[in-house]
Amino acid sequence: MRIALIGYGKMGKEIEQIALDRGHEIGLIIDQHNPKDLCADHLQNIDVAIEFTNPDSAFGNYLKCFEANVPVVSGTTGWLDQLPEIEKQCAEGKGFFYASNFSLGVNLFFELNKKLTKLMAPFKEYNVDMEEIHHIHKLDSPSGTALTLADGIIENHPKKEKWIEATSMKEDELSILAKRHGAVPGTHSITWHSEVDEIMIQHQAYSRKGFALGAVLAAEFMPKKEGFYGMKDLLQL
Ligand SMILES: NC(=O)C1=CN([C@@H]2O[C@H](COP(=O)(O)OP(=O)(O)OC[C@H]3O[C@@H](n4cnc5c(N)ncnc54)[C@H](O)[C@@H]3O)[C@@H](O)[C@H]2O)C=CC1
Ligand SMILES: O=C(O)C1=N[C@H](C(=O)O)C[C@H](O)C1
Repeated sequence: MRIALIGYGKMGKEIEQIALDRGHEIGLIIDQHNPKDLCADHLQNIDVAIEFTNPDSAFGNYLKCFEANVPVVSGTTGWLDQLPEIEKQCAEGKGFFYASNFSLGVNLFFELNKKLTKLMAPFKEYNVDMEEIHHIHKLDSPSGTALTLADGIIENHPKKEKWIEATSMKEDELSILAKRHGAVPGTHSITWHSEVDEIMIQHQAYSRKGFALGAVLAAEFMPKKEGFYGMKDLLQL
C-alpha cells in the first residue's frame, strides 16, 4: 500500500516506522515546510493518507485529499466543529476514518467506561469526574480522548448533560481536569466517588506505539472505501 503521511511530527514518524515494518511504502510526506505538495499531482498513486497535524490545518488537508479521491485516516484532535462538512462529503462518496484515539487499549477503555456508567447511574451516592494528563506540547484541551469518554458518560447517565473543563459541584455537569506535564503520552482517569469510597478506572499509554499501530491498521482498512468509519468498524466492538 502507498501511504501519504500528512504531518511528520511525533506521530507521523512513529507511524512511518510501523508502516514500513508492515511492508507499506511511504509515497509522500507533507509537513509544515511543504504544505503546497499536498495536491492532486502528488496524491495520484496514493492509496490512503494518514493525517496527524494540528487543529487548524487538519480540515483543509482532508478536503485536499478528497479532491484527489484519496481516503483519509484522521488522528488529529480539536477540529470536530467541522465534522458535519466531512460527514456530508462522506455521504457523497468520500472515504474517511476518524478516531480520537487509535489504541486498542483506549478503545476497550471506552467500552468499559460506558458499562461502568450504566452500572453506577442508579446510585445517587456517587458522582463522577475525569482527569487527563498529556505532554506540555499538546495544543487542544481537553483531549479528544477525554471528549469521547465524556460522551460515553453523558449518553449513559440520566443526570449528566454536559462536560465542563473545571471543577463543578453541579449535578448535571461532568468535570474534566486537563493537566499538561513533561512528556506524558496520555493518561485518562475516571473516578466515581461517594462520601465513603471511590472507584477509579484509568488508561495510561506508555508510548505512542499503540496509537501509531492503530492508525496503520485503519489505513489498511480504508483503500477504496466510501463513507465514514471509526474504531468500532475496525475492531468490531
Ligand atoms: N487519534 C490518536 O490516536 C492520536 C491523536 N494525536 C493527535 O495528532 C495530532 C498530532 O500529534 P503529534 O504528532 O504529537 O504532533 P506534532 O506537533 O509532533 O506533529 C504535528 C506535525 O504537523 C506538522 N504540520 C503543521 N502544519 C501542517 C500542515 N498544514 N500540513 C502538514 N503538516 C503540518 C508540524 O510541522 C508537525 O511536524 C494532534 O492533534 C494530537 O492530538 C496524537 C496522538 C494519538
Ligand atoms: O496529543 C496527543 O499526544 C494525544 N492526543 C489524542 C487526544 O487528544 O486524545 C490521543 C492521545 O491521548 C495522545
